[in-house]
Amino acid sequence: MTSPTPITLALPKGRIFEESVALLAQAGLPITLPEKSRALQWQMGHVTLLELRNQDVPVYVDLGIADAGIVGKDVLAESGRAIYEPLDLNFSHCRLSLIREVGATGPVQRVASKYPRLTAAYLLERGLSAEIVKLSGNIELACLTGLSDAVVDLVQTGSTLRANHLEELEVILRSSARLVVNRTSLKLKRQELRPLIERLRDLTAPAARTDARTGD
Ligand SMILES: Nc1ncnc2c1ncn2[C@@H]1O[C@H](COP(=O)(O)OP(=O)(O)OP(=O)(O)O)[C@@H](O)[C@H]1O
Ligand SMILES: O=P(O)(O)OC[C@H]1O[C@H](OP(=O)(O)OP(=O)(O)O)[C@H](O)[C@@H]1O
Repeated sequence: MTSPTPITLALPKGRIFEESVALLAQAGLPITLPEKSRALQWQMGHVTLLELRNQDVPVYVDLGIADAGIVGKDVLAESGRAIYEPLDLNFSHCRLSLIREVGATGPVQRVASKYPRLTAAYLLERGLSAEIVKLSGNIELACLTGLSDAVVDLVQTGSTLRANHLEELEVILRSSARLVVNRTSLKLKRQELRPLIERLRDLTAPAARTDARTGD
């Protein structure tokens, strides 16, 4: 039997990391959650795992440093990179929305966001001209402090909005974790990557996820 072709996977640190490792292990890769350390990459069997910031995952996969990766659709869309995205992995569901203080009136003149490209596309589509301010975190604070009169940010349960007297005015994009694959790797390492994609497809189909949750 020939040994498996080595593959490199890009995973984002943060809330997507653990579930990604668990899913990839379930799909048959010889990986486990790494022990906490300052290491940035791990070799596990034929798999090398790279731990990156979310927005760097599309860059590593697009440039072929990683053969495949997992990243939120929000970050992938913001990257503007046309990467092959064969699968919706059906976790980390959230939405990117336009948010204002409850009852805010008056024109939107300045919008703060971690997603300036998606915000610009949204404003253009709506025929609105507003200044966009790029921020890096706790975006909702921009509205609360008067830095901007609206923000474009992620909403999941809505608890951050409720706790800060904010409301979601319009959903711009629905997001979930996606598998992304480098097109050249898919050709050169198809024996390794094609079966992996198919196993992940089976594991993450909506029916499979429902069964996993209910235990049925
Ligand atoms: N509250 C949420 N509920 C579910 N999914 C979320 C939520 N917030 C973000 N996500 C999804 O998980 C991805 C990673 O979020 P995470 O909070 O780990 O990133 P971050 O730490 O804000 O990113 P950065 O690397 O820019 O610091 C997001 O891109 C989005 O797709
Ligand atoms: O609707 P909710 O369930 O409250 O989730 C939404 C919040 O989750 C994310 O923030 P995160 O905790 O990742 O912090 P960040 O703002 O630093 O990215 C997002 O930016 C919202 O603030």
